[in-house]
Amino acid sequence: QKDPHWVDGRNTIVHLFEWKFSDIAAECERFLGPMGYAGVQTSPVNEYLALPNNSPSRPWWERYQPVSYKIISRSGDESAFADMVRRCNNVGVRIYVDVVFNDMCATWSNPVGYGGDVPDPANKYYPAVSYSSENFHSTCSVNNYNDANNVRNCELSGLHDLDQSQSYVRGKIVDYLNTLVSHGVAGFRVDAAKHMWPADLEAIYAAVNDLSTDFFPSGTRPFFYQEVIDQTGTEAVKSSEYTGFGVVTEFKYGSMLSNAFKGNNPIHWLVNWGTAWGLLDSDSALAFIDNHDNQRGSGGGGDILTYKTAKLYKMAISFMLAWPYGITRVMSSYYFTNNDAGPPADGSGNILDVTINSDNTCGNGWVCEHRWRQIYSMVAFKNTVAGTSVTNWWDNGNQQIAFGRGNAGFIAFNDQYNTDFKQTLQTGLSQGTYCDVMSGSKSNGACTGKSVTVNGDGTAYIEILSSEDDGVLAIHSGSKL
Ligand SMILES: O=C(/C=C/c1ccc(O)c(O)c1)N[C@@H](Cc1ccc(O)cc1)C(=O)NCCCOc1c(-c2ccc(O)c(O)c2)oc2cc(O)cc(O)c2c1=O
Ligand SMILES: [Ca+2]
Repeated sequence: QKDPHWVDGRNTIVHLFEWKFSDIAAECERFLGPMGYAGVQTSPVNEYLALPNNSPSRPWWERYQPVSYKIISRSGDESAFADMVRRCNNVGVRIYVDVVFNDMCATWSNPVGYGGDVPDPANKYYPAVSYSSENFHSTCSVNNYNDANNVRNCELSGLHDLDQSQSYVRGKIVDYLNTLVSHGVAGFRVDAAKHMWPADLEAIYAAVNDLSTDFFPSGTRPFFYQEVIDQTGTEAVKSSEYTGFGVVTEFKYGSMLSNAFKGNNPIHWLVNWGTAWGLLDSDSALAFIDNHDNQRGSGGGGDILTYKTAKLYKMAISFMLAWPYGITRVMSSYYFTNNDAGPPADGSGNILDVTINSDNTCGNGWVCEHRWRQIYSMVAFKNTVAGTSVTNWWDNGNQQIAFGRGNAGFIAFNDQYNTDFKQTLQTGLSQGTYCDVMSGSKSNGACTGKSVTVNGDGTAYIEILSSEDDGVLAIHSGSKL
């Protein structure tokens, strides 16, 4: 079902890609809870094929080569996982696990699972589940995205493809999901959902237990959001096949917004951003700018904005969090140049701790986009304006726009090259002085960055010089002096 079960007043999921469970738990308590984040998406928690001899060693996608459903990975073991889920729930932050059950690992030489289990992928035998060859589709390759049968019943990148129509296979998957539910998770990100039949997925989801009453009311159904990479809408498999029983990742969202803020499509066209652009209906959409896959240029994502183009990326993220559409998710990355490189690790392959610097940024190679002031400030903005609609839209017919959210918030964007934004606009806000939460914040009764004076009639002078660090100005009732 489609309700993420966020605790009141919270929004936005952060994907703490490749983080260890101990670091996630600490981050929930010291940052995500206090700053109003709603949930964390983890990397896959199940045992996978360790690939130390790959070049580069331990690539990120080794965690998408399942060996068993044992909760053991470089992020930690089952007890560390359980501790994290409890500690995050206790501060109002939900946990969503990235689950990989379209397939099991491909055939590699000397296959050894991270937890020590030894599969025999060449013969489609995975004793630690167990699965054997009759539980898999034939060894055809996914190579024709215009053929729905090929996409579902063949092997993606050589990964041996499970037959989820079998009750035995469904049973193993449901047992795994129920184990995660028993620890208190709120739901799941279903990897490669496009490569599984909707009817099989619907049956699997329905068989999963209600969420744990340790953290949820009795009878609460797990939240499912499904990875369906449908960039162009021209493939045989359609996102709409999956929206009847879960939410779907809307890949058009990030590519179209990236395209707009990069200036290829003037942002004044965003006045009707949403289903008018061919996007899924808001309640069925997982909205994001970049994810672990397309920030590396794969998954057909084209050139998506990422942390590597910080100013435009923050503008796109700000627009996503200001606009009332979808279930929003932000990416939290580690620095990389090699698209296959795994997370920061020591000489023995252990993932490095997330260290926190005195200025609240992260060290040890972690980008921590979710800790960037402009991003966490927009999470607070989104919390503050919840339930309001877009008001007072203004644009200059090109690449400067502004709009309000009810009488709770107002935001302006200057994406126009070498042109200052200097306008007196209707904000919809009550009279007073507001701190711009992009250039600074409200602290000790003063603004550390720009401030905006809203007049009695709701108008205000809005200025964003093209020379400024950020092309956005945002104020809301929470940043009013
Ligand atoms: O680059 C990768 C991994 C990518 C990847 C991993 C997880 C994801 O959720 C994802 O979207 C992509 N994998 C590398 C390396 C690799 C991995 C496995 C393997 O058997 C051989 C090589 C790679 O070059 N893969 C081929 C191109 C990427 O094709 C993959 C897709 C994929 C890409 C675009 C699509 O439109 C699509 O429908 C699916 O999904 C995966 C899901 C997985 O669970 C595991 C995978 O290996 C993959 C996956 O290889
Ligand atoms: Ca499949």
